[in-house]
Amino acid sequence: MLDLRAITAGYTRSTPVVRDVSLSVAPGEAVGLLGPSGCGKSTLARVAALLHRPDAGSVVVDGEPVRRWRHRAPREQRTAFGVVFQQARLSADPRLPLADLIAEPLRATGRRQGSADRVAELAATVGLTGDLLTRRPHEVSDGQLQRACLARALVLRPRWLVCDEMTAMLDASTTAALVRAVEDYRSATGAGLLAVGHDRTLLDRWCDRTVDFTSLSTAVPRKAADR
Ligand SMILES: Nc1ncnc2c1ncn2[C@@H]1O[C@H](COP(=O)(O)OP(=O)(O)OP(=O)(O)O)[C@@H](O)[C@H]1O
Repeated sequence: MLDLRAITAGYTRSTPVVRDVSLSVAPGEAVGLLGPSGCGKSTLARVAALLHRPDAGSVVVDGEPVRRWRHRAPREQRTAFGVVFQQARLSADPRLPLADLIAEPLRATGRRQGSADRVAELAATVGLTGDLLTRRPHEVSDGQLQRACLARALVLRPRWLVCDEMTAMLDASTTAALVRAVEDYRSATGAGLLAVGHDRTLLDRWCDRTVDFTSLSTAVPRKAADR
């Protein structure tokens, strides 16, 4: 279970962007998270993926409370997550050919053995041909780079996937291919998914349930509290 309990988080203590929000994702479940722009979906997704420390509340992953965040989180917890962001170019090292970009988490965790086979297998899963694997990010399209970023997110076989607007910049056929790759991975492994997006039709089709960010908070609305 991925359990977010009464999370308050943001960028300054005095004005949190996420206030008292709770959300659970069961193993194997796909949950879509919708909400207006700027409401705090990405911030909550980053908390869920252990990339942003909340100011209050707790995150419990497979029964283990999270006590440390980002690079300080224990490797076992950190590597339980695969994360894909909207803007592939911001999350890809421009110096790395796509094959190395996909293999990055294997290198970072000292699991180089068999990495070429794993990269080839994942490239096929996400629909990247061999000629693209030797190119650097500036030599491929946004859709091709996002395919590589999804392959990178899957390379350590995470139990949880967090896809934050993964397909927002992409055309319909690339969107369909990436969603299919995520679903193939989930049906093979039983991984759970938190998918953040704007497109209710896509999320309803993709996920077991879709929740509205604004319905998740038990905090008193700020205007009423300030009165
Ligand atoms: N690094 C940051 N520093 C300061 N404020 C930030 C930072 N990142 C986001 N914010 C602010 O936090 C609020 C919530 O942002 P967040 O990205 O979580 O919203 P969102 O619901 O994902 O929006 P969108 O749908 O537009 O991506 C916004 O007001 C945003 O300006």
